[in-house]
Amino acid sequence: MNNSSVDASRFALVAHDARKDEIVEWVGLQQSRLSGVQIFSTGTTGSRIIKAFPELNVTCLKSGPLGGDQQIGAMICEEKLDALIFFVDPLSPMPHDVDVKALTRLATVYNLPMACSRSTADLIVNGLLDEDASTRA
Ligand SMILES: O=C(CO)COP(=O)(O)O
Repeated sequence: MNNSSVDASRFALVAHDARKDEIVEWVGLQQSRLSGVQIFSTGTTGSRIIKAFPELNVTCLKSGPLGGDQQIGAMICEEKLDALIFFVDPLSPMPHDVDVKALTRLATVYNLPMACSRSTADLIVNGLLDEDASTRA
């Protein structure tokens, strides 16, 4: 994995509906640092980010309930991601809850930096900027 700088990183950005405004706002706050990052998003989250920040490098996958979470999980297994920023809605039942659990489980299995909140997302961005901060293989 290439964790040497945030410019070379590949981030997955995902948010449930209740938190999509929040992830778009967070991307806005981190926009300059994310400008060199290759971003992969589930369909609706990615569309929202592209609409707000067309200059960012965003690849849209399937929508989460239609398999987007599993596509991101496959990227984690193949070590094609450096971080997962996943703003989960902990207050609503999800029809694809098994996919959500599988995704966060794989991030843990592969020791992938994962953030489910703004504060930890900031820490990941800050940590990946610091070459010496990474302890991943
Ligand atoms: O459901 C999601 C993650 O579990 C997000 O999917 P969308 O970005 O397509 O809404």
